[in-house]
Amino acid sequence: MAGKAHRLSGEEREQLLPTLRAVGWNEVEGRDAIYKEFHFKDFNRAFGFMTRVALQAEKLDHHPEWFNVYNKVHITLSTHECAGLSERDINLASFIEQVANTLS
Ligand SMILES: C[C@H](O)[C@H](O)[C@H]1CNC2=NC(N)=NC(=O)C2=N1
Repeated sequence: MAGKAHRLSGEEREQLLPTLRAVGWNEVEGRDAIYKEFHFKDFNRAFGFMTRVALQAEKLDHHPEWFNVYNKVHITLSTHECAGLSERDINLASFIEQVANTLS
């Protein structure tokens, strides 16, 4: 990934977070991260979603923290390198939304 990640400034957050909040991403309490729960029709859909996200995460060298049971996938995004939210998390969240919208 090109360049060092920086934690989003207040101004950047005001600009970037509302779109994600509107589709169900919330800020995690006590940690600079965002979180969303996804529900699919069945495990096949959930795992198909995870596979597509995993391949993109590997490409971006930016990986989600996630939990799956059957048709549920819970995702937390944060950038370890800067110990908080960076533009990488926003980009990955947008990609995740695109994938979820084609599968749910
Ligand atoms: C060495 C490797 O490039 C780094 O550890 C990458 C991998 N995936 C990552 N994923 C996330 N979410 N944050 C990071 O800071 C990060 N860093």
